Amino acid sequence: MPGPTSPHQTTAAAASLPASAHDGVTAPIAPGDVPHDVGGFSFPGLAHASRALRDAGRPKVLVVMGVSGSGKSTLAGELSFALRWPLVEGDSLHPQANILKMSTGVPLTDADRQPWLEDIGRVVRDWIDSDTCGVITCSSLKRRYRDTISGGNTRVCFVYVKGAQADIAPRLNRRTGHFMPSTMLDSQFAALEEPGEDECVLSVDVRASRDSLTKATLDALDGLTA
Ligand SMILES: Nc1ncnc2c1ncn2[C@@H]1O[C@H](COP(=O)(O)OP(=O)(O)OP(=O)(O)O)[C@@H](O)[C@H]1O
Ligand SMILES: O=C(O)[C@H](O)[C@@H](O)[C@H](O)[C@H](O)CO
Repeated sequence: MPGPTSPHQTTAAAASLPASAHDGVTAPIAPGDVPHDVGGFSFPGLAHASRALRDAGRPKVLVVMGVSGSGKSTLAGELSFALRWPLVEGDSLHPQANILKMSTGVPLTDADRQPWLEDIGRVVRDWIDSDTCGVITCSSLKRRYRDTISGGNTRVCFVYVKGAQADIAPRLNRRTGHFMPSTMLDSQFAALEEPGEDECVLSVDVRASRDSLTKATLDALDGLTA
């Protein structure tokens, strides 16, 4: 069972940020310079805390979620580094059969994802049970997936890297050396169920530069009640 001592886990100090994280293809958006509604997504700023998150207060575990190529791994690495919280790359917990399937351009089914989601949920639960903070990446596309991962615990916050397909597709097209083909983006958006205000979620704007996104996320978490 993967847990905080899993070989998949890196310590915050050892977390290496992908060099490719700097290869932004969309113009960075600075805080305060955000169009109010682009591609159907409205933001009062770069980050929005849901009602449930504001009620719950500061989380112990961050699950960085979103479709493939939205920048989960990049943001999770930054958060882990800044917070000194351990990092688990959720993709490393996929059964080999899932990786093979995605590599050949076949979307995963609910049944394919189930054991993987349960493993991710175990990592989260181990952290909570041992009073440890942590950051993990997982696309978490559907509400029931998120329920499996959090077990309903309100100290688990989903950091949703939210954006339009038009903003994410160019990044995926440019990315190299990753098993997930860019042709899978349609199926990722088809599966996506956006988190609601009743879920513990911090939505962040995919269009922001890496540094702005990290800062906006940390500021928003800081702004929650302790
Ligand atoms: N804020 C950003 N601005 C511009 N480009 C970014 C940003 N964040 C990440 N990228 C780039 O976008 C691509 C996808 O990022 P990343 O691999 O972190 O996404 P992901 O959601 O973890 O993907 P997957 O789920 O497929 O593993 C990478 O090439 C990365 O360097
Ligand atoms: O739920 C899914 O369809 C998968 O989890 C994908 O999202 C991948 O894990 C990842 O994002 C690809 O790199």
